[in-house]
Amino acid sequence: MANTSIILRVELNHEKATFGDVAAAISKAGGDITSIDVIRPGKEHSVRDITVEVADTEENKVVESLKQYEGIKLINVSDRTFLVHLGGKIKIQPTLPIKNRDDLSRVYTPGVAKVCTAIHENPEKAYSLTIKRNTVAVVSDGTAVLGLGDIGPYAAAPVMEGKAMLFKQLADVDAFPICLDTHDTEELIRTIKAMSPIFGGINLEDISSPRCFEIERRLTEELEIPVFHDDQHGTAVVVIAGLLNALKVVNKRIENIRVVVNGIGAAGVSICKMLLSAGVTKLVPVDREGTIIRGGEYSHPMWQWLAEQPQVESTEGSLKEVIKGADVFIGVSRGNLLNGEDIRGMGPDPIVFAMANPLPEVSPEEAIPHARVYATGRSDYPNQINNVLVFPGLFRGALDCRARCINEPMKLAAARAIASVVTGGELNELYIIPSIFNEQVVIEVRKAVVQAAILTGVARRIPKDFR
Ligand SMILES: NC(=O)C1=CN([C@@H]2O[C@H](COP(=O)(O)OP(=O)(O)OC[C@H]3O[C@@H](n4cnc5c(N)ncnc54)[C@H](O)[C@@H]3O)[C@@H](O)[C@H]2O)C=CC1
Ligand SMILES: CC(=O)C(=O)O
Ligand SMILES: [Mg+2]
Repeated sequence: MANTSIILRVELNHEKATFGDVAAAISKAGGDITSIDVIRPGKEHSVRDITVEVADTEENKVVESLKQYEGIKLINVSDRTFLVHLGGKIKIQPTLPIKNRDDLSRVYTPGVAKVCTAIHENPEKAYSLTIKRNTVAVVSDGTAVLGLGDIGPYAAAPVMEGKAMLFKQLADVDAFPICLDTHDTEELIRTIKAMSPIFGGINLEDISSPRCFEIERRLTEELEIPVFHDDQHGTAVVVIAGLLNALKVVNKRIENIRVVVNGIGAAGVSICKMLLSAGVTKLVPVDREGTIIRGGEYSHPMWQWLAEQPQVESTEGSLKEVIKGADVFIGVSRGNLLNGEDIRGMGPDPIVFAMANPLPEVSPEEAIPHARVYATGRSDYPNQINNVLVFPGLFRGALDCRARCINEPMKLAAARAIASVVTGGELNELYIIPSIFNEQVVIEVRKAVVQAAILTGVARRIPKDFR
């Protein structure tokens, strides 16, 4: 269960209640006090800020519990999650101050004109003379935000700002959140193309399927900078990384395993493609209506592509039927679809990646007794499989070598790099994937991505440390 942190401003009437009453009320309602600040001391009355960790769902219980005491007045409740969002989470800062007229005439007109002319004569110079070489657009239309669905471009912004923060903190990439107020595929493509001159790469985020496939395909074809749909490929890369390590734990080879992927949307399609690139020979894609089978006919172009792959099984069935005997289950669909019995019915030493947010396809309580390796997309259980392990290092590498695109070998190299950060001695059922705070992740992903870009001929520059 996810926790939240709230700050309660409480006034105590010392004749009627003690701080012990406050602590007991909070604890009875399931909250943990993590800090106390005295705001106004006093003999008869005092005011304190009490920071409380509480499960998301229990927040109101804490408030209600305090209200029952006559001598405790609740002045204010602030949610720390909201507090960190006040005014947004990123800002733009100049690289140098403008202290006098001389500075002004250099950074702005008239001096800037000769820089503009130089770029006009040689557009490549945009990489050395503007922010292009280190700047990525994080673009969403707000149609598939986390597991929240189509909540629109305004509501999508906190997620895009969060991704921008992660880009900067983890890989020193300057990322800018762009939330577009249109659902129209052509208009999205046109708008992203029109704004692309200032960016060195485009990270598409939380755009619903199947539109996301066409938007990414067209932008990749029509732009000379890398375009990457994070929910498809970031997820696929980190899943493959986790799977490579989980297979070492259970001592199985990728060529021999039977993999069920549930939810063939943005993430599921890319995961299936990468599983095939990585060597999986028995693949069972499943969506709402059951399996997508070899030889089947589908109006969804990516499902049709899957139906034409020889590694895809041709047996029809529901998820509960086809999961029987499987070595690996990967869920990118929605929560609570499977129970412990389903996991018990899988093959020996089953690997379960239940990644739907916020609720996994099978809960840890149900899965863990039967799964040898269990992972989710969440930070409150071990083995968090999240695309944040991918996009910072991947774009760092792509920008550094000025890659024209991000291709399959670059993604596979990134997956292997992430897996390699967990060393043989460290690897176990509860530790198949490194933490996002492990600084080696970005370093290794960048290195692997640059190498793969050079090898596949999409790098337009060789970074110094590769010469
Ligand atoms: N942990 C992570 O890093 C990530 C997790 N996710 C999670 O994975 C889920 C899917 O994300 P997207 O692929 O972006 O969404 P999407 O909407 O593109 O795809 C979801 C797919 O699941 C299918 N589906 C829905 N209910 C189903 C059911 N009962 N059985 C089988 N299939 C079902 C839908 O028909 C659709 O094809 C979400 O919960 C999302 O939060 C997505 C990306 C990254
Ligand atoms: C993690 C992420 O990008 C998502 O759930 O959409
Ligand atoms: Mg996303």
